[in-house]
Amino acid sequence: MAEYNRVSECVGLITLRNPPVNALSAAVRQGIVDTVQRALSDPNVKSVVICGQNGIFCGGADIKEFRSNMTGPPLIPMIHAIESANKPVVAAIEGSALGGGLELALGCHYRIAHSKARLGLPEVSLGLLPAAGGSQRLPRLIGVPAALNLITTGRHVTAAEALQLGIVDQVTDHNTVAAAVKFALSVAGRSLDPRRISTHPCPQQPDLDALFEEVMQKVRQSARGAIAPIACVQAVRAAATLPYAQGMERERELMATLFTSGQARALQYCFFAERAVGRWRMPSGARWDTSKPRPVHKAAVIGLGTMGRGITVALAQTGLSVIAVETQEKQLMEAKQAISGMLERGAKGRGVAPALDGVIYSQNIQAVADVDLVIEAVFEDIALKTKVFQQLSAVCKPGTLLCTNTSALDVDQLASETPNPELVVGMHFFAPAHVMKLLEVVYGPRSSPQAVATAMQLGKKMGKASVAVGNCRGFVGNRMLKPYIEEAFFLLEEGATPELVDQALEEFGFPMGVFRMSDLSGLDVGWRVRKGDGLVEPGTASGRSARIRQGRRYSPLGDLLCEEGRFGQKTGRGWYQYDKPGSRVARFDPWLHSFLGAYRAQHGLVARRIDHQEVLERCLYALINEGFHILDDGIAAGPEDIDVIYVSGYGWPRHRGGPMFYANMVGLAKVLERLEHYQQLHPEVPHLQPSSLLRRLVASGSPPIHKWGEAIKKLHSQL
Ligand SMILES: CCC/C=C/C(=O)SCCNC(=O)CCNC(=O)[C@H](O)C(C)(C)COP(=O)([O-])OP(=O)([O-])OC[C@H]1O[C@@H](n2cnc3c(N)ncnc32)[C@H](O)[C@@H]1OP(=O)([O-])[O-]
Repeated sequence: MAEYNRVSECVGLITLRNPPVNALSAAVRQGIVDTVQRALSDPNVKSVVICGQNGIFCGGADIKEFRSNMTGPPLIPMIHAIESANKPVVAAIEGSALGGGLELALGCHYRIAHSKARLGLPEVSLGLLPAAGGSQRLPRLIGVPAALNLITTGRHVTAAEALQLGIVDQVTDHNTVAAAVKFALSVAGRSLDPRRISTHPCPQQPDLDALFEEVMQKVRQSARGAIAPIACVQAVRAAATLPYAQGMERERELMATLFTSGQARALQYCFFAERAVGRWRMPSGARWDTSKPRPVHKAAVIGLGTMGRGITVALAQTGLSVIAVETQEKQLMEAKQAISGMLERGAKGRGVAPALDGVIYSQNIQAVADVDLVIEAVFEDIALKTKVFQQLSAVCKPGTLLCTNTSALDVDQLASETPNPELVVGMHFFAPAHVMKLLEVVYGPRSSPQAVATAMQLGKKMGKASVAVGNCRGFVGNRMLKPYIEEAFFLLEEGATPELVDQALEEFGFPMGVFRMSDLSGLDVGWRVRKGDGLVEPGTASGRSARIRQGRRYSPLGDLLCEEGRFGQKTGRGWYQYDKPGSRVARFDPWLHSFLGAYRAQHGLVARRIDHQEVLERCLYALINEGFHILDDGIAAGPEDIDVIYVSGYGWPRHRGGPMFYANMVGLAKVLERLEHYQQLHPEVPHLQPSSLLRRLVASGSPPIHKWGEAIKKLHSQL
């Protein structure tokens, strides 16, 4: 797991070998301990180089080991042995040096990086802190402010930034190992005392208390309840104020708390879930590893409203050539200007040239004749989309993949209107499409595995968390959102306020509660959908019957606000009031509160006291319950798919792992018991009726989440 060679006569070369990322597993750590010992005791060796095989230095500790009984030599003494060696040790960094990988490099006396390498301490994103001395060495090397930034955000820096910060000593465009060996030869015999970072004091920093107070405040705000960023600040504070040995003790204590926390489990689950969703499978048995994507060189976007513009930018930024079609000349010109602006701003942020020439604008749908893939992003209207699909089928070359960007329409119905339904899939982007991470790739019963594979690969190229899901009303994300929003409306009827509901959800970790979110996205969006579903009636009806529609409890509160022209931020009034239309600061609105009072009186409802716990249980368990229905229906292949959708597209706090992981943490029996409790109180609310899958999982002993897939298969085979 670590190979040893002597090169250039007197350099000991240690190569970490643990594909794919040379993670520091027990075997690798043992290999490092043995090979370092060998190099140091070999009188012919004057200096040592440590590198990783296959162009990657080291992806850090082996995250898979965290959940088992850890064996093998621990990292801290291993790194100390390197730092205190009496021969220079040089890290040759190619690819990535992350987490424990960078901590290992910080224990070396010198660091040489390839220009394309990335370095960072991303432990915070796994609910941990750099606890192999990283929180103590980095501030000593680059100063407290820069170390705080890197450690609390976990961001990766380029080799150029690492050089500027002083993390690496040299950057090369050529063979990194060769450069490191040459460097190692040049420093052989030099005094190593100044190169042992742990012996340095932290660089002086004026007004240290004020700095830490300011950073802690910022971190608390952005952490939304996550504990690791706060522990990271505390660890760096120890580096800045305590001698090294005491700082290490503090690092150890803080890590001990984090390591066994539920948040660390949730964040590490997210890490693996994000990778697991790439290994998609369909109920037909088609899978990621047996379905070959088609090459896509040229793509088209039809309809350049908000979504179409964002999608065009996301495609162009991958280097594809894109035909952007909008039939109205004025809209086309406006879209061109907006897209160019977005491309320029994006390129500036990434320090590259904008891909302006990659987009060709046209008013004519014939322009897409030779593209490999089209994404239709016209208005959300099935008749209009059907017409566009029929035109596309007539215009495009054979085999062109036809994708629809829709948040709710029936992908299968659209596919059935085309001569080649196997070429049709849904691509549900989230606004703004060039920024938001999530993409639901929606397959119908006739979508070919190749079409799904192509859309998934394109999503990955665009940097999206792409999740393949089955076709149903609202797909996964919006289908689960419906009961969540409905419960929030019911809570208002029963005595809650928008402020109370939002506060409970924001304290849980959502960036915005349901009502602030509704004001941001526009109340009219849901109103239009409910009208389409025949649920909206004039607001004069009163009594219980006005609140039962299509045989189930219904709250017309959102409709009544829309009838008043209160569409949210864009009209300056919604569930809250705003200084002016378009402004973002939500304020308490006395009108809304007297409206709620009058509404309750009109419908004979008596307000009662509702606490945060009830808000969380009713909103979140209703959403989770729908998630179980989705798993039972085979719309999502596993809980990871649902969780990635919620964490990357719906603001579910990452440190809580996603709704299905959260249910697993709370305990399935408890979720079931609370749903049954609320169902008894509200028998006219079908979404509180526990899903039969949840019941069956509880009856089978509530298996842990990584065993749900197996359990569901077994339960289905028994039906
Ligand atoms: C205790 C003292 C304190 C130290 C703490 C730490 O170091 S905490 C660690 C701090 N380090 C980090 O947080 C770095 C985490 N890693 C990364 O950020 C990226 O993997 C990458 C940038 C290294 C490579 O990106 P890329 O797009 O080229 O590749 P990819 O991302 O698709 O991964 C390929 C495969 O490798 C797997 N795997 C990856 N890393 C680890 C690991 N450390 N362990 C185990 N497995 C790991 C990954 O699951 C996947 O497996 P699959 O699905 O094929 O079975």
